[in-house]
Amino acid sequence: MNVKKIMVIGAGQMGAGIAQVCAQAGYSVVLNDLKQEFVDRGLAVINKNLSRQVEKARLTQQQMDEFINNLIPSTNITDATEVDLVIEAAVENMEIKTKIFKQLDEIVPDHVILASNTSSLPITEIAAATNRPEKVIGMHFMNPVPVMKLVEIIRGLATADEVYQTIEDITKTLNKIPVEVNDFPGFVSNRILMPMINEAIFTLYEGVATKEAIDEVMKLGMNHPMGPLTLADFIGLDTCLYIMETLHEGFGDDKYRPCPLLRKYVKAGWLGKKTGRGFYVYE
Ligand SMILES: CC(=O)CC(=O)SCCNC(=O)CCNC(=O)[C@H](O)C(C)(C)COP(=O)(O)OP(=O)(O)OC[C@H]1O[C@@H](n2cnc3c(N)ncnc32)[C@H](O)[C@@H]1OP(=O)(O)O
Ligand SMILES: NC(=O)C1=CN([C@@H]2O[C@H](COP(=O)(O)OP(=O)(O)OC[C@H]3O[C@@H](n4cnc5c(N)ncnc54)[C@H](OP(=O)(O)O)[C@@H]3O)[C@@H](O)[C@H]2O)C=CC1
Repeated sequence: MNVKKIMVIGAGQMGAGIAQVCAQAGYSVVLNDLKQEFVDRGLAVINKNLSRQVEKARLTQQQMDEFINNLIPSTNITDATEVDLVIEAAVENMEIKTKIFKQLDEIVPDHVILASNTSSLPITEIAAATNRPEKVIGMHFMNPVPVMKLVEIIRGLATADEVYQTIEDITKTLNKIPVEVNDFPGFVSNRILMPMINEAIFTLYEGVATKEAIDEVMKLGMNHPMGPLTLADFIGLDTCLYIMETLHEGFGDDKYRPCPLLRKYVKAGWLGKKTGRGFYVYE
């Protein structure tokens, strides 16, 4: 299938990154969020990232202008009627995602593929909210999107082979590497990563070491680029909690219970870097 125009729903840290890499690959990209201020914030992040590339002489100003011109701001979901592919990157919440997919399914033409950047929610369940489950797929980018090579592609129970192939091909045009996985809670990435982060939070909660010490052990001892608590702040503690809840519920196994300290921070609105405070404080 020939995909030319893409809509990205959610202009947060993931949506903005996805829109950026799609625009850089030459796609026309509609960046949608609930309010203009959120779309503007996403566009400002893209502008900043591309300007840095121009300063480093990796891009010309003309190339940057071309990429920016590929971006179309939107606060109306009906703009999806004009695209070939929608990549949803709204908040990690099943109710919100199924509502968005149901609405999209009602308004977009039959050929349109509906992808979700969900980090853990079952693609099969999201697909069941539509009348086109064969055209629903997981397209899981990693944060920060412009830097990380992986896109984990998740087949729902009904995802058609040609839809998988289209998404794999598009991923390659974005200069990313696709890896195919099946639809189980947390897929592969977060089934392995998030329990490690949750365990780091338990280690802090139980007073085994300070947050700095926990991060240093994993950075210096295991060569991780970021310690797990810094990484949790970077991902967003709300997203980390939603993922742990999906694993806990999906497997019905207490080994995935979210640490009470994680819940407490999320309840306090300490969501990490994006709100200025999580395990650490950010300027
Ligand atoms: C939760 C999920 O569902 C799945 C997930 O995404 S889990 C999270 C996966 N991501 C990770 O694990 C990230 C781990 N951290 C890292 O890899 C690195 O710390 C990092 C790439 C984020 C930063 O790297 P660093 O070497 O420490 O910092 P820095 O030198 O400032 O940045 C390296 C490059 O990344 C770029 N970069 C860093 N943060 C960026 C951002 N948020 N957006 C765009 N570019 C960014 C920098 O501009 C720099 O680019 P150049 O080399 O071209 O100059
Ligand atoms: N953070 C990460 O490291 C990763 C996250 N993901 C996944 O990507 C998705 C987005 O995460 P992330 O970007 O971090 O989250 P953010 O909180 O940064 O952004 C989410 C954005 O979506 C908006 N939004 C919420 N509901 C709707 C809606 N109905 N229609 C349009 N926009 C909406 C939010 O607006 P408002 O602020 O008003 O809520 C916000 O701007 C989640 O599913 C997450 O699990 C995947 C890989 C990595």
